[in-house]
Amino acid sequence: MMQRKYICEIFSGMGTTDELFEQIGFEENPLYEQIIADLLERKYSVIDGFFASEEVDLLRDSIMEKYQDHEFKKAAIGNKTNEVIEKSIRGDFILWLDEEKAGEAEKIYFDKINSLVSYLNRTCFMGILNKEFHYAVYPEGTFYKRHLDTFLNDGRRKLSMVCYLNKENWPPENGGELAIYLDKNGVEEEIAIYPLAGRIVIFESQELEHEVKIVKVPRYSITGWLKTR
Ligand SMILES: O=C(O)CCC(=O)C(=O)O
Ligand SMILES: [Fe+2]
Repeated sequence: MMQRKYICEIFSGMGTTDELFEQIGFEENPLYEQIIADLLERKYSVIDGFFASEEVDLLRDSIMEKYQDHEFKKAAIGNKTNEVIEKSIRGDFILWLDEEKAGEAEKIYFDKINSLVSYLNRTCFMGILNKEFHYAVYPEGTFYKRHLDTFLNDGRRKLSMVCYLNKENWPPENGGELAIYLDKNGVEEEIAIYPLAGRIVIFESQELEHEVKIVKVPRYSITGWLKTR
């Protein structure tokens, strides 16, 4: 990520990103630019309303239906191919998504994510060739202890991305906030991000430790990783 400015400068003969985009006939997307600027500045980005409420409703119907049909399994630690179940670390239930078999709701999800990924690849030369996503349900009383997403396994994960599918109203008493731990000149700072409907959080998988605090009301989301291979 840090190379963006330099690469743009090299390709455009010390010009700005704007000039480069103009030369290659590329349309700048302000929302995606905001995400990139946030990631460069502080390693995470929070975008409210990334998914519209009708889109969240469709995705929530889909996750609830699949959860009720017992398609979910207890989440493990590790990645898709290297799993260990450890209840004292995380208590959520997950269902991996298969883009090839996406239903109406999941198609909406993948369309938006693919558009963002292609923008990142074209403008930041990020080389994201692979993605993995799962639905997650945190029943009441569950949590995910502080961790790094590369934990035990996967150095190819570059960006972690979480999209929340809860109902509109999520008061702080519901708990379940995502805590992100930042290093501010050697002093730790904790940021609390509540899982509001349609909100997405993107952060650098290898850099930021984070945690899901204990939830008091079932919590619904899609978590995914953008990977280099
Ligand atoms: O649901 C969240 O807010 C974060 C989930 C998470 O950290 C993970 O699944 O690795
Ligand atoms: Fe995580």
